[in-house]
Amino acid sequence: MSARLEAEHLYKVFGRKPDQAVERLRQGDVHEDGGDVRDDQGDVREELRAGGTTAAVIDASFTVEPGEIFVVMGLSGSGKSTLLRMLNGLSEPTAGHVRFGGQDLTELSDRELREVRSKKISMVFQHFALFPHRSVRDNAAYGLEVQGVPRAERERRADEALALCGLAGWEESWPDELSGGMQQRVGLARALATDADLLLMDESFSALDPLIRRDMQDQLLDLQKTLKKTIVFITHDLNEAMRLGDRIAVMRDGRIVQIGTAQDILIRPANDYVASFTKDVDRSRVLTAAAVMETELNGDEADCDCETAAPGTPFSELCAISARVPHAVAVVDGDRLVGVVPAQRLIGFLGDEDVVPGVCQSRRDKGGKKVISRA
Ligand SMILES: Nc1ncnc2c1ncn2[C@@H]1O[C@H](COP(=O)(O)OP(=O)(O)OP(=O)(O)O)[C@@H](O)[C@H]1O
Repeated sequence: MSARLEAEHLYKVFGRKPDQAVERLRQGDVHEDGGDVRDDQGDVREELRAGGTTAAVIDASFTVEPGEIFVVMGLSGSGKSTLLRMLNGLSEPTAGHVRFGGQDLTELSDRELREVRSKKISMVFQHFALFPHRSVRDNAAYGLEVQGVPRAERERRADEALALCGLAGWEESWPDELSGGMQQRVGLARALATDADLLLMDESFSALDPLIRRDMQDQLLDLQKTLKKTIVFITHDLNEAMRLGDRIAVMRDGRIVQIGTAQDILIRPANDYVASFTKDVDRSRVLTAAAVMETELNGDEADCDCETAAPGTPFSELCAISARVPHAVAVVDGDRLVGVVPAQRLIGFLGDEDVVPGVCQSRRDKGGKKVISRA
């Protein structure tokens, strides 16, 4: 079982007098005039920058549960890599704490930290530097070699990890015999071979062609079903974030501006900035019935025998069902009615405009049977 990762009020300031800078940023939180906190802090950050000090990460707090893929998304310079480096102890926070499995990484000695990093945390980078004169197997076994694991065991574990990553049969090959996508799989296998609980992935798939990238995303999702690691995945690509993330943290100028599921971010963006990010997302690929349904029910909506949807029914399928039934689609979890989706509501979710809050009303047909009226 993997462990929980917690980041608590993390700050990282580069430049002069970092502690004073943190204090100033914290004071930005106090707003006597009821103004927007973010405006205040934006000002403080700009002021600091003018003085040559960079507030790279400002007050980041979140928890990643075992088995969860937590994606950190933001534009270049928003602070993603700095945050990740604090999570694996490579960079000491100016303020705040990182806990993994209850252990406070910020309080460990260098030696203890190295031990945790080599055994419990694995990194997968964008450009995985494979050793050209080592076989694929020896490359995958590298992390275990560093840990001092005997050769026979590390080869066995490397081969297992390579098989998980779809590279069975390639163990004896040299890196230059592999395509870019396959080389990236070796990087993933190296991370998995160490059996680390926490996987930190920094733009791991960004250098790959779109099709191979998608393939790797699928593979990661597939692996995660059985491995259930605690994963933090950094990307600047919203579509990738939405595909992979159980939850997504959106960063802007060092600050996490929203944490939520893909659907939360799409339907309830925290501010205009997040909304502008999501404008080009193909909503029909992300949304499911649970996200778009109305949950205020009369209790008599599912009286007919018409086709129903489940909470996880994808949006496109929901549209198809909606076209086939003469009323709002009932969303049923097991045998419990949990919501309804009037057709008009589907249309609302497809566009940028606010969702039309349709009300589903039941009525009786000529035979006296209760039915749901078309929205
Ligand atoms: N060692 C450093 N010294 C000074 N400033 C730094 C250092 N590392 C990062 N920064 C600054 O901190 C801010 C956040 O950088 P960071 O690399 O974390 O962003 P990012 O979101 O990962 O960007 P990218 O996607 O381009 O890697 C940037 O303004 C960057 O210039």
